[in-house]
Order: sequence, then structure tokens, then C-alpha cells
Amino acid sequence: MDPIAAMWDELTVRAVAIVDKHNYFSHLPKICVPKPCPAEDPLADIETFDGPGPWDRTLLDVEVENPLAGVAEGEPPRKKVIIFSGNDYLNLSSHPAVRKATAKAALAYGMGPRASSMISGHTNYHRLLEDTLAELTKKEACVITTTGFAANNAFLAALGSIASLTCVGKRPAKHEKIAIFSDGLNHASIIDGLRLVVAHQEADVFVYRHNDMKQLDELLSKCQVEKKVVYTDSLFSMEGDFAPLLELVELRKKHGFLFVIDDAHTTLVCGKNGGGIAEVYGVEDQVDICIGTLSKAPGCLGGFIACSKKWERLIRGRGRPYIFTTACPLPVVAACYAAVTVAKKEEWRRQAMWSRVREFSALTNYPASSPIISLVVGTEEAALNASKHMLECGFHVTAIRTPAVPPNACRLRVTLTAAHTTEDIRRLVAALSHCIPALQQGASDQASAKL
Ligand SMILES: Cc1ncc(COP(=O)(O)O)c(C=O)c1O
Repeated sequence: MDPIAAMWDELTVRAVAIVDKHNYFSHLPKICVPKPCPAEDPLADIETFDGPGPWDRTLLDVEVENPLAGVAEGEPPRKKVIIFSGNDYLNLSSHPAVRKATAKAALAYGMGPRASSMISGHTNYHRLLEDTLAELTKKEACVITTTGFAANNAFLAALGSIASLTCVGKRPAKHEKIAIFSDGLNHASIIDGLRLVVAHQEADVFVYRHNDMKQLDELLSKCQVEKKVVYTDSLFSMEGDFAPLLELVELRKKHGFLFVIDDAHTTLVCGKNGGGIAEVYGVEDQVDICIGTLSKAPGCLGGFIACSKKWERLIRGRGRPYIFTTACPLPVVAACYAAVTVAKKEEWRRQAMWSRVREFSALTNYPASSPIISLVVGTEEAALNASKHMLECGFHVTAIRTPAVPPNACRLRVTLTAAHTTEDIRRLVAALSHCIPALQQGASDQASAKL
């Protein structure tokens, strides 16, 4: 086994031994809900398709309340728009298999057992989804949580507990603490989890400049603490850029840290099988903990922490946002399972989504590297005006403002999906070029190149 993973596994074993001194885990129930007949089985016959169907546009072609209705004459109460603002990158939320699994599970079980996972909320369906996600991310085990937000919080609570459970005194001494290095643009759920471990005096946190590997290397070199962790989003939700994964893997070899990624925006989106960013580079074994969400490309709701079996036990034993909350409803779990199964088989969805990304780049001078396109306009007013203009042109594109981004870096965040068409992108770019100064030149250059 890789020596870094081995050191952390040994620490988790020591921590779990303390958590589990009363054999807490062996008394946990393993709930198996009644098996329905084949026709009513939520997971039987997960149907897949060779290409898009009308169901894919259900949640793209919508209407919004018209702000001008009743203000200007002749304005209709609602306006048709195309959504370019969601995170349903593969349009799985409206896939027939996802709809059927949800409906069948609801009919068979209602919401499922309403209790914490550690009481009686965790069923054979939850276990099946966990095993499927572990296989997808090439990890031994997986813990599902009610949201991606809770997944980051639960992992950090468990990580921090290593310091407090294994320290000699009441509180970890300086050298017993964990040193966590976190990218400056990490998601709010990571930041909040870090605030808690700092408040509990379990870790010292070092925030490095966004994607600045030189600064990270320097901070790691200076740090005398043995238990080091690097934590980063793999695809940044507001910037649309990727963490430099291979450089991080090199730094892991040099400094021996536990490497944690938040794969919220790359699960099912990146990699041949949708295994996320680590699958793209074939470095799954170099990523110790892979955290994800089931609410973006999987199109459902929930979060997960894919990890080793030893980490799994510690998270179940000390991940408070996992322990002290009710387990995911069964129809949602069945929907997630169907979505992951479909995404693995319908590879064309990923290909279609990436084609749209390339088309957007080709029509503009914006080098899009992901389905998240972040068009910074500056002030809040400029972003709101740009969003209003897009709505008038028939596109729902949200203005992103504080606290999601700094006040002077407000922006339009455009997201592309598999079910958008080439024509949608062409029309979107034409509308954007009237409100995003940076796109104006590129769009007209591309247009004249085509003439
Ligand atoms: C990088 C990242 N991590 C975690 C989350 C939280 O996921 P969820 O919406 O499932 O709580 C999000 C979503 O907003 C995100 O963008």
C-alpha cells in the first residue's frame, strides 16, 4: 500500500478503536426493506437510449414570470426561456429511468425509513448506491450523505476527530494537530467545515492562492506538522477552471499529504465512465478521498465520500453531519442509482456536453475548459443588467454576486449541458456578445472568419 495512505489508515484505525471501544459498530442494524415483485422493483429494467429524446428538454425549455407583465403594455405574464444556469450537466434529472425509479420506489416504500443512517435509516438501497459509487471512483468504500454540503462537513468532522481522539492531553498540542492546506476558492461547504475543525483546535488551516502550486509547495515545505492534508475542488464552481491535478499528485509524492478532492462538478462529467477528474488522468490511487454530490450531473440530491474501508468507519462514527441527520429518502436513493447507471451506459451524453463546450469556445474568444463558463463583468449592477438582457433574449443565465464571488468580480455563470443544441449555443453567444464586452470582439472575429 502507498505509504501516505498507510500512515493515515493507521491513524484512522487508532481513532476508530477509541470510538468503537464499546463495539458500537457491531450493534448497528442492517435494514433490508421488503423486496417488491419484479414489475414494481424500482431498480429493475433501467432503460437507456442511444441518443437524446424529448424528455431531455423538460427542464431546459421552461417559462419564467415576466417582470414586465402589468408594467408595459402587451407583455405576457410568462416568458419562454432556455435554462443555461443549472448543474444538471447530463440532463439526467428528467431521464425516463430516473423518473421511473423515483416513482416506483415511492409507490413501494413511500419515503423509506425516516431515521438517521446510524439508527435505522440506512437500507440495502443505500448500501447498493454506496457500493456503486465506490466502484465508480475506484475506492474500497463510500458513505452517502443528504447533500454534498454535508459530505464535506462530515468528512472534515471525521478528519478533525483524528487529532482529538489520538492526542495525549485533553486538546491536541501544536504538533498533534492536523495541517490542512485549502485552495483559496474552495467551496463554502469546505470553508465552513474548516472553521469547525479550527474552532475545535484540531487543525491549523493554510489557505493558498487559487491553484498556486508554487505557494502550496512553499507552505508545505515550511510546515513541520506530520499530518498534512491538501483539500481542493477539482472543478471550481464559480470559475469553471480545474485544479492542476497532476501537479498536486507530484506534490503529494514530495510532501506526503492526504489528498482530498471535492469532485462535485466532475462526477459523471469527466472520465470515460464518468468517474471524475482522477479517472481522466488515471490517478485514482493518488487521490485518498473523493467527495462528490448527487445533485449536479446525477440530477438528484445527496452527497458522498468515497474512501478506504478504514476511513469509512471513522466517518460513520465521527462525521456528525452524517450521523445526526435523517438518511436520504429511498426514492432519491433509487433515482441516484438509476442516474449513475444511465450515465455509465449513455456515454454519448458526456460527449454531447463536451461538444457544446468546444462549440462555445470556437464561437468566442473564451477558452472554455469545462461546462461552467464564468464571464466576469465587474460590478453587481453590470452583472444584473447582463442577466436581464439575457432573459429578454430568452436565456436564463444567473448573475453571480457576493457572497459567492468578490464584489468587484460579479459575473454571468453560463452552464452547458448535453441537451443544449449547437443552434442554442449559437443563439446564446449572439445574445451574450451584446452584454459581455470581452466576448464582443471574439464573436465578431469568429463571425467574419465564417463569411
Ligand atoms: C464544489 C462544490 N462542493 C459542494 C457543493 C454542495 O453540493 P450540494 O448542492 O449537493 O449540497 C457544491 C454545490 O453547490 C459545490 O459546487
